Amino acid sequence: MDTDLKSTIPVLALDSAQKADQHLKEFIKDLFQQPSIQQAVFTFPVDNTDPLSLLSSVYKQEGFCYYWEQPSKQFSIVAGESLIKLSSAGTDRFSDIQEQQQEVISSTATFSALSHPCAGLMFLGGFSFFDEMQQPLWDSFEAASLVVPKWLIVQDSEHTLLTLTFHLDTFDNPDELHQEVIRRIENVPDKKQSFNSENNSPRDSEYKNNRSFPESSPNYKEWETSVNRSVDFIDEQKFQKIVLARQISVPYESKQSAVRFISRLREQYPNCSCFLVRQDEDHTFLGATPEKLASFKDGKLFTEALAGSIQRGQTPEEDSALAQNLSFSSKNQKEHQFVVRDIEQRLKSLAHTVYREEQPKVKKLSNVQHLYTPIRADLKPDVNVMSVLQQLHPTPAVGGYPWEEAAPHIKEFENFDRGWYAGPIGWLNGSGNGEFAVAIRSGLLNGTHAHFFAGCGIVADSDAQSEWEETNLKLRPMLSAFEYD
Ligand SMILES: C=C(O[C@H]1C=CC=C(C(=O)O)[C@@H]1O)C(=O)O
Repeated sequence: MDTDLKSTIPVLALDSAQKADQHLKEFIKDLFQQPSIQQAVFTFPVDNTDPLSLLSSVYKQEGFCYYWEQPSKQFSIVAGESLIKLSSAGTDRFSDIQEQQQEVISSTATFSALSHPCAGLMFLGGFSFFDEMQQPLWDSFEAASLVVPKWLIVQDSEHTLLTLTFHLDTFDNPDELHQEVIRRIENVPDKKQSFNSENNSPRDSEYKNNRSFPESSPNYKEWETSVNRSVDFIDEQKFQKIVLARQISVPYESKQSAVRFISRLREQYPNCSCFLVRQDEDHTFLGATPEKLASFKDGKLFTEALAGSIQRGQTPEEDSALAQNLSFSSKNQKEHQFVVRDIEQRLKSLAHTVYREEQPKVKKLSNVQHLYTPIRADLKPDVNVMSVLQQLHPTPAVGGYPWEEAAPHIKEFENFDRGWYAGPIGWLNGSGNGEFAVAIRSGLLNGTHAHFFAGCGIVADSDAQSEWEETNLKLRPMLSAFEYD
């Protein structure tokens, strides 16, 4: 294998279109003389777009599409058409994906017209909550899957980049590939206008308190039994915390409503990571999550503990009184500290140093406020992204503490498959930078129904009725974004 070609990412200071094209032609010509190179990636600056307008036109087509947006950070990725799919299942799924990823990286050459952390190869996707998927509901989602798309547009506050990826063996000669690259650049859809759905106007945001909730799995009786039994297990010191979740299902018809749904969540949750992954026409997973699992930047890891919740107040005074209650609630502090301690513990083998603040802050979302502790670590040099995800997932914010003791009871108490709910979801570039969120506040559209998920942490002094209400609080925004259709 020619290591020179792999390791040299030509970052060009392009001063004219003609010179740029010359560089491109030479790069492509070289590619065809390197038998070990199987894929080529090309990144070019393009005009800015509204990611949701782009998503809405991609969503009309068939097959894989991906959307990730952090509105307050002005960061987004929209991608379509799967070129390479890495997938795995079972206890080794993270290391398996890591190996497959390395193979792709070492057989790919990259041309980038500017130096940017998101130029070049990108892997997009996620992981299920448990190592294996159980039920047909999640057909076409795998326990681990990362896709290299045929095209993607990534955008931050300064740049909009188009990245195209090709298998070389689909072209007979360099000229054919060159023409295809140029054709694709010229055909980038012009989507500057903000996504504007007529049905997107602000509504009286909450799923009305007086409306009855759709049927839940488990139902209230079953929930009460599970929470009470969990508290008994905690008293018996079987485990100290367990996160139990619910699934509610509502009928769903319109193909395009997924984009309007995301658009409403984006409006309501600008500080969250909004995401959508469509595997095929009948399977779309989407949501807006406040919880980061891990972001990676040049050997630094940024993660957080997010656990402990209370509703928002109707007035600023009531809101800060509730925030105070949350901060001084020993039940919520306990629930939160399991997460902080466990993350710190798990990072020990992976990082030189771990930093965090002493006291949790309060993170306010439009429907709920949470206790929140940001955590930063300097990773050891040989530690890769997948081993960090494997170590961190699932944190006790969505799993339990200790995890091994709590895990079988989640399966016992929840009569549905979590699928990708509460699993890691995100993106990664070829040099190991990227971000994965915890896919909570999420739902699955499977052609006939929308299934929404929400959970909450059960500790020694939890009460079934208030935990039920907390999950209602988390489900309401999704229902209200959805009922508009
Ligand atoms: C498991 C969920 O939330 C977690 C994240 C924040 C606060 C939580 C809580 O207070 O219970 C949960 O740990 C969910 O929203 O489905």
